Amino acid sequence: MHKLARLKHAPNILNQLKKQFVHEHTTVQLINANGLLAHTCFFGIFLYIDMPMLALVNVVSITIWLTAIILTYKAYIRISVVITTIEIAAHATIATIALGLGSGFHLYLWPAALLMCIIPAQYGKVAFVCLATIIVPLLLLNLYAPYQYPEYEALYEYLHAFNLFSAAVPFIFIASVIRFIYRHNFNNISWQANQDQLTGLINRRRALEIIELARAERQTVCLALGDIDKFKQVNDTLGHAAGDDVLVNIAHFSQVQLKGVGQCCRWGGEEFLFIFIGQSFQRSVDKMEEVCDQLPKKVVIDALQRPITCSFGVTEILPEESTANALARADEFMYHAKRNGRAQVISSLISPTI
Ligand SMILES: Nc1nc2c(ncn2[C@@H]2O[C@H](COP(=O)(O)OP(=O)(O)OP(=O)(O)O)[C@@H](O)[C@H]2O)c(=O)[nH]1
Repeated sequence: MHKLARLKHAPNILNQLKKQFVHEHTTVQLINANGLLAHTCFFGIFLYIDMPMLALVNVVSITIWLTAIILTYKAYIRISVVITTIEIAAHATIATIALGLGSGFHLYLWPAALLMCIIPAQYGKVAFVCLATIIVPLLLLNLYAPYQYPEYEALYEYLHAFNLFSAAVPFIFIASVIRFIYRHNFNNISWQANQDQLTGLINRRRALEIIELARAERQTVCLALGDIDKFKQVNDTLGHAAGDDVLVNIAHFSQVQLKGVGQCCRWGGEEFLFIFIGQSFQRSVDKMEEVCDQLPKKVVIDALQRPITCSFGVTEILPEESTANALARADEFMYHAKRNGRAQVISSLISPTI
């Protein structure tokens, strides 16, 4: 049997989900690592400035960040984000009350507010509670916390600079990740909206869009509708999976044949639409004759004991007619080819008289 090659960009839904999980997992672990590192530094800073109580608070914080790392590792991403959000809110509040706004500890609340965006979309309420956990202390601290304490005056310049930098890094990182997730999801959705899941060819929606765009630019558009001959027999004798492989193989073959000349679309079921933009009618017909001739030689299934063939109807969209009209004409020619004995191309610019 001919080695049936799946298109390399054919979708694998499980892989997509796995990729998405790996992205979320990696992002949260990097944030956790950042949090752990920052709190380890704070522990040293608080001991250095002789604030053992805050150093003790930091031991609790370090424990929370370590727990978050373990939870994320075990795939409890949502719980991990929730506990780190609470930790950031509590730590920023305690440190700001103890050292004043001038120390810059409240600045960590800004990157933490962005964390809500990386909580998976289906957990909207959790994301909202996380945001509230951050925004409420941020507002209250800015309104009511003292700005500086005279006894720590010498510290503010360095501490504020450290906290500013150390809060900016996760802010930039989380903002970049959100941008990446947005772009990744957008590409994914566009791909799904335009592509046929089985063959990787463009789908009917995208094909119609391409045709209308070309027509709007006043380009010549020729269409060829192709239908696999006696395809039911393939499914009935070899099974549906073998039928699917035939569809994938025909798609691959068509893409190679039409490269630089036209585009192939999975119109539906066992039907394909070939689109030629800016090509003459004769050139489009010649190309389809070539496809019709080559297909049985290139898409071979030994177990079937007969060649795989297709019947084609080719026409050109006339300037004054609708796309639907031209498609109906191509369809009529295709059925004409079926009635004529299959494995052939019937083409014309005008509707058949039969
Ligand atoms: N394996 C597989 N089969 C499909 C798919 N879509 C449509 N089919 C099958 O395509 C077959 C179409 O059969 P018919 O419309 O009877 O036509 P045919 O057997 O190709 O005969 P002619 O068109 O007259 O040459 C049906 O058996 C459908 O189940 C698909 O995605 N995968």
